[in-house]
Amino acid sequence: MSAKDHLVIFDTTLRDGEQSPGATMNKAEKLRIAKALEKLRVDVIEAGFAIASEGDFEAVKSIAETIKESTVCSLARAVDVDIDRAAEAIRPAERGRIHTFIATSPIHMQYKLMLSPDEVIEQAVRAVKRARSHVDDVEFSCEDAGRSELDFLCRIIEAAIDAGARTINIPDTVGYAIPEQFGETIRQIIHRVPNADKAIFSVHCHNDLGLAVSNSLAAVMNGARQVECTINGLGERAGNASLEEIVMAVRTRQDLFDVETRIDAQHIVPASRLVSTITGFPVQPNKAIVGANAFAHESGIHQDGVIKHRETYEIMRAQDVGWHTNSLVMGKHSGRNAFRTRLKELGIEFETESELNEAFSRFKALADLKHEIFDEDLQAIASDTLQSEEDARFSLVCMKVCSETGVVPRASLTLLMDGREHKVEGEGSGPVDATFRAIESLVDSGCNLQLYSVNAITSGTDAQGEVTVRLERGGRIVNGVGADTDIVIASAKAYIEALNQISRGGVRQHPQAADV
Ligand SMILES: CC(=O)SCCNC(=O)CCNC(=O)[C@H](O)C(C)(C)COP(=O)(O)OP(=O)(O)OC[C@H]1O[C@@H](n2cnc3c(N)ncnc32)[C@H](O)[C@@H]1OP(=O)(O)O
Ligand SMILES: CC(C)C(=O)C(=O)O
Ligand SMILES: [Mg+2]
Repeated sequence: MSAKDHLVIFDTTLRDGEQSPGATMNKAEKLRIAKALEKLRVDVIEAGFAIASEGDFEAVKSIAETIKESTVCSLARAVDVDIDRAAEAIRPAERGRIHTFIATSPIHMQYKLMLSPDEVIEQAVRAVKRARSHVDDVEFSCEDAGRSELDFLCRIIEAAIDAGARTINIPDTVGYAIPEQFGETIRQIIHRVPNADKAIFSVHCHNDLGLAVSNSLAAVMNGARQVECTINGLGERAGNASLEEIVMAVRTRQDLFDVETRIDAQHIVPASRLVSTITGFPVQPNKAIVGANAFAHESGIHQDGVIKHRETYEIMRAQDVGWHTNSLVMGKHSGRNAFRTRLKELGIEFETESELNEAFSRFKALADLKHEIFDEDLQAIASDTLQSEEDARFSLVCMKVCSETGVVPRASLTLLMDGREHKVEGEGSGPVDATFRAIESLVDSGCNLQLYSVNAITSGTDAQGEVTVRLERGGRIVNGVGADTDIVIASAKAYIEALNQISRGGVRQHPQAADV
């Protein structure tokens, strides 16, 4: 048996998360997310605010009817009508909770509630008792506790526990707290409230200063045993503490925390995707745990480290949070080790180090032009390199093509033939035709062009184009393939490659080239 305390994970994606402007969900969507949360094994699902609307009431009720493995909770102000409605909504639940709250900060009590502190305590006690008349599991929150006076917090919490609250939640409603100070506040409250041992202390942190997770963790280190959080950190304004970050921080730093959760972390990424799809709130690529780059490495030094020993640059395993795998993204910061490793995975191996080096420099040149190099780009680079063996008679040195509305396209190329450079020019019906004519003005191969096709190897306007050229001469058919971000250059490379293949079987030379 574990000696660690259980940390209750209270997910409020469907209540506070839904309060994000634009994140409203319908009943069916809420039910889908609730099922994902149950799969994730969250302890408590705050399904909504039953009094808010008929739709929210129905959503809470249907979640209460469906979910078996998590407690289903509804929020309620400290007023009878809210509490009774919440009770009705969660009645079908196997385990139901009413979460009632009232603000405790001077600014909220004076300007919003227009109640004296004593009146607030009185209303809180009445609300907790009413909630207890419906269910045993009652949570009480001191809204805006982050800006409340400590003495007053201790007074109202003691009264709420006496009235029957089983969980006391200390929200930093406006994200005002700083970790060390917030942790100390939690420690003081637990220390000073005489009946603190009769309740579980919880925190609910907002991210206005980007500190929601840090504040929650500081609270856990000081005795909090429930954390309220949301998938992807969704929530009012800058959001709530993100569930995935809290869970993985506690799990990854077991050396620092005396708690453990029952979350099945492998369902984190699917849950994150579901919430993002339903709400239409994309997950930023650099978001911890669930962002597309959370387990992706592009820098050569990091990739080299990860290939040699994953833990050099990873503190968690991608698979443990629901990713298929970590990834080495090929780009301009990548190094030889990652390049060679990826090609090997694709079944491509170079026989000589110089072939690898040549392919690697092609890769770097391409990476300067494109944001990301995909496997298909690598395959094209490799076949380009492997094809440019030393016995190739022809190769492209450089080229320029002019294509303008109303003017005949013109191509000027510098070609290497049998080790000597030749400048050639040609005109045609289009830039590709002009290029092929320019090449033929030197080579005069006598070939028939049987097929010309262009494929975008990858997506996006910076994609590499792969051109296939099929030439026929005397019944012999060859294919040449060339790849480049510029499809006219790719066309020239493909044509030249096809000529090289023809040439290996013998090619006629143009008189101009006879002295070569
Ligand atoms: C920090 C938080 O996240 S709190 C939760 C916030 N979420 C929401 O507000 C979403 C759902 N809310 C709603 O649908 C509506 O606001 C309702 C149904 C709750 C109330 O609607 P209305 O009756 O029209 O009141 P309205 O929203 O205009 O004002 C809130 C009233 O509740 C009072 N109130 C606010 N919090 C509490 C509380 N915890 N306990 C008792 N009364 C409260 C306010 O003082 C105000 O009272 P007043 O009308 O006498 O001045
Ligand atoms: C209702 C409470 C818990 C809340 O959402 C907050 O204070 O932020
Ligand atoms: Mg909140």
